[in-house]
Amino acid sequence: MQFARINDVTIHYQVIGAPADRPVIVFINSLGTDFRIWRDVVVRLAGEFAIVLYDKRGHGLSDVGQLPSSIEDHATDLAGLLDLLSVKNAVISGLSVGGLITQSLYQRRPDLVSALILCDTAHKIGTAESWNARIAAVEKNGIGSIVDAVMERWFTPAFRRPENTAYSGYCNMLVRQPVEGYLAACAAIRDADFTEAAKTITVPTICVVGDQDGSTPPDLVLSTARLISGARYEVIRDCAHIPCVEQPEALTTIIRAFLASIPPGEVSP
Ligand SMILES: O=C(O)CCC(=O)CC(=O)O
Repeated sequence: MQFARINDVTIHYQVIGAPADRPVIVFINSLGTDFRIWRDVVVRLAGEFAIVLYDKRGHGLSDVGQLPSSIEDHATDLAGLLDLLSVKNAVISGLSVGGLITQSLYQRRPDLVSALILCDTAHKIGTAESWNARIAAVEKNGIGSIVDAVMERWFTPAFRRPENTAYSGYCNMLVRQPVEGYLAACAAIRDADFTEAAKTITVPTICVVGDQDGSTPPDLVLSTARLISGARYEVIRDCAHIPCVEQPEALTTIIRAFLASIPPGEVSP
C-alpha cells in the first residue's frame, strides 16, 4: 500500500508499471466506492500501460480532509499526486464524480492531461434538490438507508441477484465509506457545473456509458459528448453505472481502441 500527504490530506494510491516507460492511465473512482472497483480493468491493461489508482479524499483509505470540499479540491489532490509521481500527459479516466474531477483537472492543469475517458459521467450530475434530499436522508439515517436505491442505479437486475457475492461486496463497499466523506462528495457534485468548461476541451475524449445507467443515463452522457469538440460516444450493453465492475471486458476493449486511435506521441511518455 502506498500513501502520500497531499494538501494536508493522506491519499491512498497505487502505481502499477513504470510511468517513465509507458503511457499512463489514471483511474478515478465514483461516489461511495474506492479504487478497487477498477481491478478487473486494471488486470487487463497492466503491461500495456502504467496505471495510477487512488482513493479520492473522503473515500477508501484516504483522509476526509477539511470540510467542506469541492471538486476543485479533489482535482488539486490529483494534481499533487501526479506531480509527486512526475507524471505528465496522462490519460485520465474518471467514473461519475471521477469524471467531474477529470474535467476540473483539465481546466486547472492541462499539462497533466493528454486524453480523457469520461465514464458514466456528465458536465453536470443531478440537481441541487436531488443532492440536498440525498444529503438529508444520509444525515438522518446513514448510508445504509439508501443502499437499495443506489444499487438500482449502479447495477442491472442481472448483477443484483442475491446469490452474486460481488453484489453483496459492493453493497459493503458503499456502506463502509466514511459518512462525512460521502456527504462532502455529494455536496461537491451538487455544486459542480462544467457545462461551459466542457466546450473548451480540445484533447481526445471519449464518453462511455452503460445502457441501463440510472445515475448518469445515456442521454445525459450523450449531451456531454456533444459539448466536447470531436468527442466519441460509446454505449455498453447490459450495464448500468459501474462498467468497470459489471462489464470490464467491454470497457477495456473501448479504452484500448480509443487509445490506439490517438496519434503516437500525443500520450505520455
Ligand atoms: O456515482 C457518482 O459518482 C455520482 C452519481 C451518483 O449519484 C451515483 C449514485 O447513484 O449513487
